[in-house]
Amino acid sequence: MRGLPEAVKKRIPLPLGIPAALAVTFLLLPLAGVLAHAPWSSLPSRLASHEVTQALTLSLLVSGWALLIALLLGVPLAWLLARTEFPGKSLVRCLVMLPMVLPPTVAGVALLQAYGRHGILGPALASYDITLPFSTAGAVMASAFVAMPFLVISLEGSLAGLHPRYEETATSLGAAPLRVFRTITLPMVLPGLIAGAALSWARALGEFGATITFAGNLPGTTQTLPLQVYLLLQDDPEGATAVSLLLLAIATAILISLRGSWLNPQTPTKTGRGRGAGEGPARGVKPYVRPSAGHTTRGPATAAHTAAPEGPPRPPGPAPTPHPLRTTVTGAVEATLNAPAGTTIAVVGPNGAGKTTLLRTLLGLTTRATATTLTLGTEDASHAPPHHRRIAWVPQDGALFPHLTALANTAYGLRAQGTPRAEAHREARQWLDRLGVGALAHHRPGRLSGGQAQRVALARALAARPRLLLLDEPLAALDQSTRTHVRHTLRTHLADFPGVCLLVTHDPVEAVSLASHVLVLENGRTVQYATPTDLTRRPRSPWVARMLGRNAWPGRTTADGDGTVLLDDGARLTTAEPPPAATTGLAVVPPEAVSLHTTRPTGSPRNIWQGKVREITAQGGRLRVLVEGTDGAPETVAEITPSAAADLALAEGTPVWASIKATEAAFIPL
Ligand SMILES: Nc1ncnc2c1ncn2[C@@H]1O[C@H](COP(=O)(O)OP(=O)(O)OP(=O)(O)O)[C@@H](O)[C@H]1O
Repeated sequence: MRGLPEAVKKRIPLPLGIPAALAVTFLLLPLAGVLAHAPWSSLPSRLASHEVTQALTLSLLVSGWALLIALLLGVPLAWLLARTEFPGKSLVRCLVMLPMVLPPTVAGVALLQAYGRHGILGPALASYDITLPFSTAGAVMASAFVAMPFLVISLEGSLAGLHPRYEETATSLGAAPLRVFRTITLPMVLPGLIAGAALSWARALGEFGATITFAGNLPGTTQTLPLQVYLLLQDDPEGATAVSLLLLAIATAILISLRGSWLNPQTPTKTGRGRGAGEGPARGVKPYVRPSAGHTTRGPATAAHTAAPEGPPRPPGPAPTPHPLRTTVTGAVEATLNAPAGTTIAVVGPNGAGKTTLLRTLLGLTTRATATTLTLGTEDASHAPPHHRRIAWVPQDGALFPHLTALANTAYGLRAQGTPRAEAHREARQWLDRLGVGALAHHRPGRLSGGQAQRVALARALAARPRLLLLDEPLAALDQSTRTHVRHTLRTHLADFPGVCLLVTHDPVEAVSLASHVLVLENGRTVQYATPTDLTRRPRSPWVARMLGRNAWPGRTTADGDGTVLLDDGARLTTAEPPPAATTGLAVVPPEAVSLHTTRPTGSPRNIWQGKVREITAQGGRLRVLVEGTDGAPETVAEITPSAAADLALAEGTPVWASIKATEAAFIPL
């Protein structure tokens, strides 16, 4: 009961406790009976007898072969069931489970009808002098038939629980499918595979009904231990109990070994806050960011300067070749990017906008959209398989391989691309040092903090010498202070990256501070592709404007071109610089340009709306006040000082007047 809260440990409700105790007794009594009636004094001689050792040897042989068949056929089947979609998949899964629910004698009859002398394949087999019924091979088949489902089901469960991002990340680092299976999939599902294999073997060892029906009870040929028990029971009950005790001991040994630590599921990483369907930290648009937050335009000039504080001056490995990116993506996502080497592009957009689909399309991991053109450097990679694209992907939680050390994780891409082990490790070590996590080289991901894991994930991606780097919300899973550190590390190392970097983010600070361009996606379409400065000055959708913390109201200018905008909400907004007449667009007002008053203001502001305070939140040293408009006035965000808020005695529900000078309101035609 380890791990349960104290209160739960102590209280066992009687209505549950009594039937549970009865269940335990029900299971225990027969076992106690075997122990009580076992012929202990003659046990050694009975178990050492020729008949028993012969049956035991045969049992081990038959169950061993059955396990081998189950492994050879069952592992690929489990993988297909867990990882692929094909017609009739549910039917195949039912078929796999059928032997588990079928009475074993029926399974034996079915085997006879398939492989017996008059069965479907019998005559064909007979023409090759192969007779399966009443042979050791038949006993193996009968055991494999009933035992394989245990392996398939256990392994399929483990594979289904293994998030594909580990395998996909390995692919993006250059590993071919077989290598991914051998180095990532298998080690990560090993506990499930071992458990399935052990159960499968135990089932084969205990198989009786199908064997006796299909293979008979021939001493030395098909008479395994369970069959011997059955035979002995008629003439020598003590002997049957002795052999039963042996089978019981074997089954118990298997169970005890299954309780070993290798049966416990792997702990991926401390930061294993993986994002499957619907998982992931709550996201939302961050409040206002000052447009003056500044952004980094990468390039040779800034690279040397920004790389200086950390690590050696140049990244390890040969001198990098610049890799510009040219791509057009169509389908579920439509985007065209033509970016010189050294560009970092932030990909932003509301939930479901298609950001992840865009990354997966470039990686070649989805068919929902296609990169109709994808040129990396001078090479056309539009039709290259994912592991040949040299596009490194860092998923949101880093997806470090939990069974490998930080060093082996970092060397993974180089090894997959054929670099000898010692050289790959030396280079990986340099990357880890460069990212300030060299001391953790021999730690497994489970022992790394969130920030450390992100650095290792970045080292692993960069060490693979990618031509395009895809970062999916690299800072989202980190707390505020770690985020600042890792952001700094990212900025430093992106400066040296010789390709293009696409960085998905929901955080406007990340977008404007790390990227030289921002791609805005909405409903799978590109809404804007601009520099952060342009984006802040001229947001082209209400979502972008709000992401940047601005008030944005869709509307249309009046026909007489006097600078009046009729907002869709019904209010009128006057702008100082008259926009084109009769044009649809977006009226944008920074929240610091909105003044709040408790009485109707007089004087210059030409836009005055009435409303009441709905929410007050802190933003840096200032307060953001959300005002719900009344009488058709739009919802407005104002940013004011705490002392101004105190002077006005603002609280939720306080009626206020919001005023905006015409000079502060801009109209962006769309
Ligand atoms: N495998 C899929 N099959 C069909 N539709 C999908 C699949 N994956 C995603 N979608 C849909 O495609 C759209 C874009 O999804 P995507 O995951 O690319 O958005 P996103 O911008 O990354 O969203 P988020 O910010 O929530 O991660 C959504 O409407 C989503 O429901």
